[in-house]
Amino acid sequence: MTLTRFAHNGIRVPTTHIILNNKLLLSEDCLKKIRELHNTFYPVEIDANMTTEEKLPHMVEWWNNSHKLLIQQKIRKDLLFQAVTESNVMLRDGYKAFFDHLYEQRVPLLVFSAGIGDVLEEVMRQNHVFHPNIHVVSNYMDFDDTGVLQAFEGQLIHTFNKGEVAVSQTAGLKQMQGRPNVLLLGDSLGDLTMADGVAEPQNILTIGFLNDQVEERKKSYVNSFDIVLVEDETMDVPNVILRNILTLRDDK
Ligand SMILES: Nc1ccn([C@@H]2O[C@H](COP(=O)(O)O)[C@@H](O)[C@H]2O)c(=O)n1
Repeated sequence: MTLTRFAHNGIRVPTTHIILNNKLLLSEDCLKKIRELHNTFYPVEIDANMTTEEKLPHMVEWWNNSHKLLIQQKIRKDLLFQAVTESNVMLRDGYKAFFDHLYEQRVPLLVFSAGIGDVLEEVMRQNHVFHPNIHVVSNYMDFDDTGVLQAFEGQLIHTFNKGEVAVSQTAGLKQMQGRPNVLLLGDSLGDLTMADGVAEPQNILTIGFLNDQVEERKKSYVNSFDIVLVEDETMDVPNVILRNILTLRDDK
């Protein structure tokens, strides 16, 4: 997710799916299969030479196959806390100021992720920033009465269908009403559609974090986002922009 670092000291920081790659939750065989799926499909996700249309079926296959594997493992809800604790997940430097400032200023924060919502919430909770102004749209796990994973809820969200999910799931949100100004942060071109649920937007400022395949993708990011941050593991730029906007608002 865009809110987490991409890498730390040259080592990839896990995505919410990869956080579950823990012997506590998955068998050796499943860990291997999930890793293989990642090695096959992540290069497709970031391929600069493929169109979104060409990538779509591969993304659906990646997400569906990994969710199927996770369900087969009968993951227990009560172990998610430990899986997050034991992972190397890290929010971007400056995350606390970002989350706290939005909360204090009563600005809604919509976290729109193609990752796993339950894990994402746990990451924010353990970092003490899961404030009441946050609404998460993501892939949520469905646990049975004994707390065992039995399915994933609702429509599958992957990198390149966020626009249609935005229209169906975020447009009616109370928090979005009368909020025509959007600061959109993303790390994929697919993230540019995350504000499609905003009715009559007046201003949308988009910030793209370009983490990987930098030279190959720079041109398309520069052509698509208003601001492009290359291998920037911080929230410094969004924090400066927010500080300016919110100070101006307070001065009115
Ligand atoms: N089985 C999977 C499926 C997806 N991923 C990665 O998770 C990322 C989620 O991105 P958001 O910015 O929407 O939170 C996605 O970009 C995939 O690279 C994964 O690791 N395993």
